[in-house]
Amino acid sequence: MKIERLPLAGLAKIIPTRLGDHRGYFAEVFKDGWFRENVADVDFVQENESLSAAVGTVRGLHFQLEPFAQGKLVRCLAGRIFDVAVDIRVGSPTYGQWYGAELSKENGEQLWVPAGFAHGFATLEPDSVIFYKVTAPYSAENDRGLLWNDPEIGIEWPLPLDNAILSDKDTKQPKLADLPPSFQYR
Ligand SMILES: Cc1cn([C@H]2C[C@H](O)[C@@H](COP(=O)(O)OP(=O)(O)O[C@H]3O[C@H](C)C(=O)[C@H](O)[C@H]3O)O2)c(=O)[nH]c1=O
Repeated sequence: MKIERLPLAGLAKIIPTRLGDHRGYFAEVFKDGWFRENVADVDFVQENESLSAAVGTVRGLHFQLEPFAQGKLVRCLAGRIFDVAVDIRVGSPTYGQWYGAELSKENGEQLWVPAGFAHGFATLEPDSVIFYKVTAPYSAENDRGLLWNDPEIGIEWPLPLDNAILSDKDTKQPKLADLPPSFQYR
């Protein structure tokens, strides 16, 4: 596995090594000791999977409040997504800035999104499945969001999303300007 540090402090891309042979390939996609030493010294306590059937499905931007704030290690098992993290750590020099990466079954790349970021994605292919490990359990009471198309954040989604497919709650998320302070930058 290789790690690529990204412009927003704490964010990282992990590129597993695929060992190919005549049958296909083998790849180690997570190794606790390597992750703690090279990425973040965290415990993962839950694993999630979601299928989004249509191109142009947007899930996010989501985060959970402390003490249920979640770090997320995201990868795409089928299809292709544009995965986005937005820095919402008050005091961060990159507060309100976003980073996006294309994750796909084909590239096998993973995005590490530490607590303190809002996370979401848009699907670029039908039947896209994401799998992600999180560092805190789901807490509906502490589940919060940020508007996916807030012009102040200005995410450059790589496809037209005039008819984005969204959950009802994601159509009503607050804009960055209306977001109460959720995380302190450390
Ligand atoms: C996140 C979560 C949800 N749920 C239940 C709650 C709802 O009944 C149903 C769908 O939840 P939601 O619409 O929040 O699912 P997504 O829109 O995929 O949200 C997720 O997608 C974005 C990209 C994220 O980063 C978050 O991890 C997560 O919020 O699953 C659970 O039971 N456990 C969970 O951990």
